[in-house]
Formats: sequence, structure tokens, C-alpha cells
Amino acid sequence: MDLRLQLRLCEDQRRIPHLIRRSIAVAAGCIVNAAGEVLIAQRPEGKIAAGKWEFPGGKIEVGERADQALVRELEEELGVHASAFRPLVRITHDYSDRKVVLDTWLVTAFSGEPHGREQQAFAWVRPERLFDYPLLGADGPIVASLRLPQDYVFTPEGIDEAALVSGLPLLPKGALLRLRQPALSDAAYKALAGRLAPACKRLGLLLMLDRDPAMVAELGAAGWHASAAALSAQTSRPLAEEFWFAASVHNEAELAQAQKAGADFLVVGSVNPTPSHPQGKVLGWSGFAALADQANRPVYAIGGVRPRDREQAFAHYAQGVAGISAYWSVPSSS
Ligand SMILES: Nc1nc2c([nH]c(=O)n2[C@H]2C[C@H](O)[C@@H](COP(=O)(O)OP(=O)(O)OP(=O)(O)O)O2)c(=O)[nH]1
Ligand SMILES: [Mg+2]
Repeated sequence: MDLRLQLRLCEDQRRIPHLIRRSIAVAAGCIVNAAGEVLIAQRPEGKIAAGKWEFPGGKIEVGERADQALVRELEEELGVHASAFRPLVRITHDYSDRKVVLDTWLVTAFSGEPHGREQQAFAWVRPERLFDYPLLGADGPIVASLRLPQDYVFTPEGIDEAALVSGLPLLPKGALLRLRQPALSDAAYKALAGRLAPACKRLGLLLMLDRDPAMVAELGAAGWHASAAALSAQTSRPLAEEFWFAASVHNEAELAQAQKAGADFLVVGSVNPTPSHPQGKVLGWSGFAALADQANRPVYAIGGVRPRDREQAFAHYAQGVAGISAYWSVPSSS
């Protein structure tokens, strides 16, 4: 093609970016050190969104896999060789001038001392302090993913209080715990939640309640969990940003509803058939991954999955696994 014509076409394209909705595939790494801090870098002068902070990484090249791009970008930008990593969360974000599809990875082992090869500043930050840095607009769900644990435990239905209390110290450290007791009246549920909240705090468990969202702040719990039924009545975020807002999702319509309501993270299933929901729709791992891929937020896999299935869950972009029976020594139907 004639060079002048080519230049002219490029110029025209620059003028109508809003008409050409380019989608950019990006791989980014959340490098975690032994102290549990994560590495962020400041975008250097001359790049788009200069001055904002980000998880190091860059564009996936033609013919390259996301994991290959991750390793290459971390070497190019930081002089670090990533040797152990796994998928974290996948995000599609629409900036006004471009659409970005971000494949993020949790990097748990690397060699080399990070240094800003592009003269960019960088910092090791505890996940709960990441809000102190102006991160790129797409990165909120990555921060949520870094702050959340790998296990989401539900209480067995009808478990007695003594068994519940004695089981708490045996749960994985830092786990989310949903107090799910559908047979209790609201008053009995609230009383039980009030007795459990201090113990959960002491043990570092994140207590999630599923009745009136106002109960969460009142009792000092960690957040609110919306069942699919509760979610259908929810058009906006029902509690303050400082608390977690989770939702159960089984299909695309419920996913859209959870996104509209502004849920921070989801529980998606059933991945496998379970005795407790024999008639429930089974997604399989591929159905799970299809929903997780559109979620734009961390997603736990539920339904016939156990902590030992975690690696498989990660491979399908899960935050981790959720369940009942795998976590308690009392008999349960799940
Ligand atoms: N690396 C990274 N990019 C992000 C994050 N969040 C986010 O929206 N992005 C966007 C910003 C950019 O539009 C795109 C990454 O492109 P980039 O400019 O870093 O690409 P690159 O490293 O290959 O740089 P270049 O050589 O092409 O300039 O993804 C993030 O946390 N990390
Ligand atoms: Mg980059």
C-alpha cells in the first residue's frame, strides 16, 4: 500500500477511537513475597495512564499464550523470572477509548531482584493497603481477589451451636464463613450470629450473614451473602463498601443481576451433582468457567467440590472452593 495512504489511514483511525472498539489482551502478575506483600508498579511517563499504579505486565503478542506473555513481561519490565504462578482472576474492562481483557496471575515463586527497567517506581504493599495507591480503573476485582481467602465455608443446616463453635477452630485460617441456617427465625438467627461474631473475629474467620443486611454492621460481621432469591430483589449495593457483598449465582440471568447489584464476589454452582440438590442444574467445570469468565470479580466454585479440587478450580479461574461437608466433621447432606 502507498505509504501516504497508510499514514492517512492511521491518522483517521486515531481520530475515531470511539468507533473502533479495540480489545487489548493483557497479562499481568501479582507477585507475592514471603511477607504476603504484593508488588505494584507506577506506569512510567509516555505510557497511557502514566502515574497510575498497576500490577506489572503488558500486551499479549500474536501467537503468544497468556502465561508466556506474563513471563516475558515480568522479565522485560522488572528483570524478574516467574517460576510458579496460577490464574487469579480474569477481567474485561471498558475504558472510554479501549477495551482491555486482563489475564491476571498470582506469582508465588520468582528469581531475581525486581528493579524498574523502565525507570518506573514500584512498591511492595499488603493487599489491604492497596487502596492507598491510585490503581488503574480495571484493577478493583484484582484487589478483591488478593484480599479474599481460598475457602468459603457454609454451615451445615441445623447444626447445633456447640458443634458449630467447636468446629470453628478447625476451619482453614482466614476462611469466609456463611451462617446459613434457613430453619431459624430471624430473631434466633440474629442471636446466634451475635454470639458467633466475636469468636470468628478472634479466629480470623470472615463471618457472612444472609438475613437483613443491616445485621452485618450491627453485629460486627464481615459481610452479607445474597441467595439467588434475595439477589433478585436487589437493585443496588445493600451495605457499605467496607463490608463484603457476596451473591449465589447459577446462570447468566443471576450473574447479570449480581453485577447490577454490585456484588464483590460470587459463589457459582453447582459444578458437580450433589445429594443436597439432586434436581439442581449441573454446570460442570466448563459451564462454571463460562460464567466465571464473564463475572469480572472473584468467583468460588460450589457443588460437589472439595478443598482438594482447588487446583482444578484455579485452572478454571476460580478464587477457590465453597462447600459444607468437606469442612465439618458433623454429618451433612451436601
Ligand atoms: N500491566 C497492567 N496493565 C493493566 C492493568 N490494569 C489495566 O487496566 N491495564 C491496562 C493498561 C493498558 O491499557 C494495558 C497494558 O498495556 P501496557 O501499556 O502495560 O503494555 P506493554 O507493557 O506491552 O507496553 P508497551 O510496550 O506496549 O507500551 O492494560 C494492570 O493492573 N496491569
Ligand atoms: Mg506494561
